[in-house]
Amino acid sequence: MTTHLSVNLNKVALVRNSRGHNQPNLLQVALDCERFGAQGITVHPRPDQRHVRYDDLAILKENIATELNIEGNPTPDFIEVVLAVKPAQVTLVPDAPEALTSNAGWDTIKHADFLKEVIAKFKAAGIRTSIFVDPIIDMVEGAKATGTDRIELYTEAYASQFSEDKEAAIAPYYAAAVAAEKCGLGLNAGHDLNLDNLRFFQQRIPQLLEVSIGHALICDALYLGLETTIKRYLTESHSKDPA
Ligand SMILES: CC(=O)[C@@H](O)[C@H](O)COP(=O)(O)O
Ligand SMILES: NCC(=O)COP(=O)(O)O
Repeated sequence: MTTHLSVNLNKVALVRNSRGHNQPNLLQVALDCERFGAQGITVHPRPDQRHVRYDDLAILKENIATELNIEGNPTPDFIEVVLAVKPAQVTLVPDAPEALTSNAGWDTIKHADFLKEVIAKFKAAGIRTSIFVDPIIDMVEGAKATGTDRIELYTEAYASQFSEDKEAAIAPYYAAAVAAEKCGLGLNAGHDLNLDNLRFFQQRIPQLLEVSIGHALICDALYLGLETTIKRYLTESHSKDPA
């Protein structure tokens, strides 16, 4: 099983919005990412629509060839637009509206009833569901009870500890991945993954179905170009050579 690379285009939309025109063209970048080998496109429309907007979603879904993964906090507006667009996957993230970026996974025990209700709606519409969780066994097992198809492990803690002690950094994620497999949950991961830490992560987490990567990838593309960058991330997400 190879880990799929889903490219998050939030930061492309951020640049587009900064001048009020359609440059860079978000759909064109998505199509080019696929042409360069990306195996999915991820977008995370936030309530303030600071980057990806709700009206970006349908045109992406209608025109890309790979999977569209829409991430976000399941507000009524978010639920409505995702049910209308019907992406391949929806990833539920418990972000506060004013959050600078995603900064925590769900408390799947405290919010079990809410998550069960929302997940049931998306699954009834034929949308694969994933929920954003920290690498905590209780939260992974709580995710199972919500009926979600997959979880996405929030990898900020791994990324911030990686350079100091990569064995310590990966340990909770390995344990969470084992727990997810025992629960029959599919496994995704994302947040702050980059060209330095991706290979080690995917080699130590063999169950990994998908990584969604945006911020570091777009920053790298400023220096390397988008095609070279995506091919580098594909190599890192598939390589069996020692990290
Ligand atoms: C959930 C997560 O970590 C990312 O999907 C998120 O999209 C990052 O959001 P920003 O690009 O707004 O920082
Ligand atoms: N779900 C993680 C994602 O889509 C991108 O996160 P990042 O690479 O921008 O930190």
